[in-house]
Amino acid sequence: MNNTPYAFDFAFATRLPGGNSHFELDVHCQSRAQRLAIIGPSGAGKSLILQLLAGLLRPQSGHVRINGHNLGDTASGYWPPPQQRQAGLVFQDYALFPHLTVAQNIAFGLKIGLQNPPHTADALTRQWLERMQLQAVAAHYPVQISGGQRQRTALARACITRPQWLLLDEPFSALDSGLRTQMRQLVAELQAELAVPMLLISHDSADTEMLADAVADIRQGRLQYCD
Ligand SMILES: Nc1ncnc2c1ncn2[C@@H]1O[C@H](COP(=O)(O)OP(=O)(O)OP(=O)(O)O)[C@@H](O)[C@H]1O
Repeated sequence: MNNTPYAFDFAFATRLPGGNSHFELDVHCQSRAQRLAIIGPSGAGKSLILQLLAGLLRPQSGHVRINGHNLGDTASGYWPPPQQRQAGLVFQDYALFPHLTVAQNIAFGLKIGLQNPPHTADALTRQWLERMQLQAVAAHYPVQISGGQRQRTALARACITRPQWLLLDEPFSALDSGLRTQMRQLVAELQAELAVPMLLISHDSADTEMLADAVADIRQGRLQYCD
């Protein structure tokens, strides 16, 4: 009997209204893998799972436990917002703020206060700019930088707060194949350094081969996985 808590333990049941029809999601997943991938065809419900995990959506019923920590349970009425879930989020379209520079985007998640005075936040931002080789474009806006630089900015923004887990939704799909290989390597290194559970959503088998220890398959809103 393995007493280690699951890295990922979540279940969702929800029904989303559409035009003439609706979409039903019925998901149960328990995995001890620190690097879990969810794959499945377009429209199967992958991004919905990520939004539910992140707290961007609330299911009709469900729960989320990461490494044994309760991050939401509709049965007790507890469904915290994204900022209380300590997840590092990376999306395919980067979701950078267009009106903020690269440095400001990276620093965005840091809460300035007694624990984190401005000079500490500045030093951390400089460290991440250097780590991601973004010093030269620190003062540029997202529209002025390349796709690879945007994705490195998004990764730095996700990691600077030392998240307790990582959620990546098709993070490399907007990049060309050479850049994808580099970014996979970078994500693998960051996950190992942070030593936190990572859930990756991808269409690309090269992503799952390099970045996942377990792969769960979703079809038409249905996912049942346990390892
Ligand atoms: N907020 C929403 N309200 C209603 N229906 C939604 C909502 N978000 C997604 N859907 C529907 O849920 C289904 C699953 O969408 P989802 O974006 O999760 O698919 P996906 O597997 O991520 O697809 P893709 O690989 O193309 O991104 C789709 O039919 C979509 O139209």
